[in-house]
Amino acid sequence: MMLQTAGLTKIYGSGTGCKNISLEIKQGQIFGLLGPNGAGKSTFVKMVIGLLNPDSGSGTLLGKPIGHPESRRELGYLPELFRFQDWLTGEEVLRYHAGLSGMPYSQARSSRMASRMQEVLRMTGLGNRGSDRVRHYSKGMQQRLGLACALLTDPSFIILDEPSSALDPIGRYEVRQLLERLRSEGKTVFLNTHLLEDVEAVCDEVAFLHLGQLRAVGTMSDLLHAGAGWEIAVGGWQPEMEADLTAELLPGMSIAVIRQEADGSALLRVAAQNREQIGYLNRLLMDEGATLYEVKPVQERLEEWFLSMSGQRDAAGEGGMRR
Ligand SMILES: Nc1ncnc2c1ncn2[C@@H]1O[C@H](COP(=O)(O)OP(=O)(O)OP(=O)(O)O)[C@@H](O)[C@H]1O
Repeated sequence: MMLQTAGLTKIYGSGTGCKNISLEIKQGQIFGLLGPNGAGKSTFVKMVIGLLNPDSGSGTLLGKPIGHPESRRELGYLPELFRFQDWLTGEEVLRYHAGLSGMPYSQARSSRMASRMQEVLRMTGLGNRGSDRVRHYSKGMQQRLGLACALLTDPSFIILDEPSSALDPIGRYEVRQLLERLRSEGKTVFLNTHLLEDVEAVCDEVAFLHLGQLRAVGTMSDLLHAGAGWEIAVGGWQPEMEADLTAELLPGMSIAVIRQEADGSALLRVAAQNREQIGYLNRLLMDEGATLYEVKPVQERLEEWFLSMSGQRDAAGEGGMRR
């Protein structure tokens, strides 16, 4: 296990923060941490990297207690709010970060480090800009430089707090490709982001924080399918069958007719807890004299899931944001 936390808690004076977070992140995963503004995501990340002492709970990173110098050596971190010394060049910022990582001065100045610097500049799309001063970088280029700093020491665990917030769509696409490349090299990436399309595209597992608490954790398909339904196409459908079937449904099941054609075919939307309940419904349909044509699971979109987990789905549906 790359990262393991047990009951990690930090409560600020205001009573907010994050409470009792227990997570496990496997090696070689891209793990996404989701949640609305103020949910406690950055607080959790700061505890994991040792910037904030937990009030209670514990965690291990690469088998060492979080915050331990040994575990920090294997950690790359891009903070949400990045600012660099704008009088330095990109290469000088990288060299400075090499020094900050604790490596000896001679190693930070070595030709090996110089070629690693060029490699991370290339990986982040800054290949020909390393000798320019940061003050001449756009915001997106500064974020790319932050990513280069996070990757410089070739860490095995990379925490990226909103890595694409300043990037245009091409930049976001490039970052997604970079994350996939890191995963293919066996690195573990912890992604803290509001960009749901990024999460949907690359994350193997996600966790959802709300009001400082862990509300859900799992693979994308598990989370998106829980609470979703099935679309069932049938033939020989009669309008009275809806009431007959509803009377026979098991707890947790519901049925609604989406479309009905003159030739007796119909499309039903069915909520069910598991596949066995769909099998049960098939028997009911046969008893009624209808024929099952097709059963298709309907997966919830991540955005819908995010809104429902945040208690915002109704407000969004009405075209407004809840305060
Ligand atoms: N240093 C602090 N002192 C007091 N309260 C804080 C401090 N840092 C964060 N908080 C509060 O803790 C809660 C969680 O904040 P945090 O920054 O961890 O959320 P987040 O999920 O990262 O939010 P965002 O998505 O907006 O970055 C918020 O209510 C915030 O106001």
